Amino acid sequence: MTNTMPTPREQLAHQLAEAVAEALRADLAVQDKALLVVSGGSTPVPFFDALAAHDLPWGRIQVTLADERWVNEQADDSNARLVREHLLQGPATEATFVPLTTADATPEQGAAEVGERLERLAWPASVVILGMGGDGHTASLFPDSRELDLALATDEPVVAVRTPSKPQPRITLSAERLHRARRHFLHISGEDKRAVLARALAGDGSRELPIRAFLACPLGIYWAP
Ligand SMILES: O=C(O)[C@H](O)[C@@H](O)[C@H](O)[C@H](O)COP(=O)(O)O
Repeated sequence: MTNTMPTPREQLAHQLAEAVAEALRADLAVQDKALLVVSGGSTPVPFFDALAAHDLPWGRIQVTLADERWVNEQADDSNARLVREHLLQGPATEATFVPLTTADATPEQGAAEVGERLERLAWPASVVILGMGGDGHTASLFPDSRELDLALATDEPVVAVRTPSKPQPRITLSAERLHRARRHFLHISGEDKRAVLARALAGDGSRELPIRAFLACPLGIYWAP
């Protein structure tokens, strides 16, 4: 029987899961609840699968999203669906998941309710996991979105976002709310994103590359080829 070596991205996912599990354990040693904020997209899937297998006090852990597409939770591109299918499995089924959509037709109509829902969580978050797109966006802070300046400046917890580069309306945690965490990890992979990160690190201006809004706080960068 041949034991195939894990790929660099699988190894990275397990390393990130270990770091996040350790952070949650540390905070739960001194507080009743711990909040984990995760990103959607495709990169997090092996990380979700790895973290779900950790023996944590999941009943005391709250999970929410950094952003969401304004679609039904059963839709293929729902981040809530991704979390339910890959993270909230096994022992992690006991976690409290707080989605970012409502029954409203638009994120503009649902933003206030989502904001109230988020305010009840255990801020500051123990961990925020950020992803990044090839345009330097993170969460749904998109460089081509009319709402970017608002999302970078507001104290509101969430902002409804529309962007020409994505088909669905979105809702995103504001930069201020994403900063309200003890630890930030950036989880990316591939050469293209490495080059975008290098550009972000070499310059200033969050409007051009919104990931830059998170390069001033301590940021654990988890990257694999
Ligand atoms: O809703 C989303 O799509 C994510 O929250 C988004 O910010 C994601 O992290 C990046 O777009 C990277 O996505 P990939 O991991 O699929 O490249």
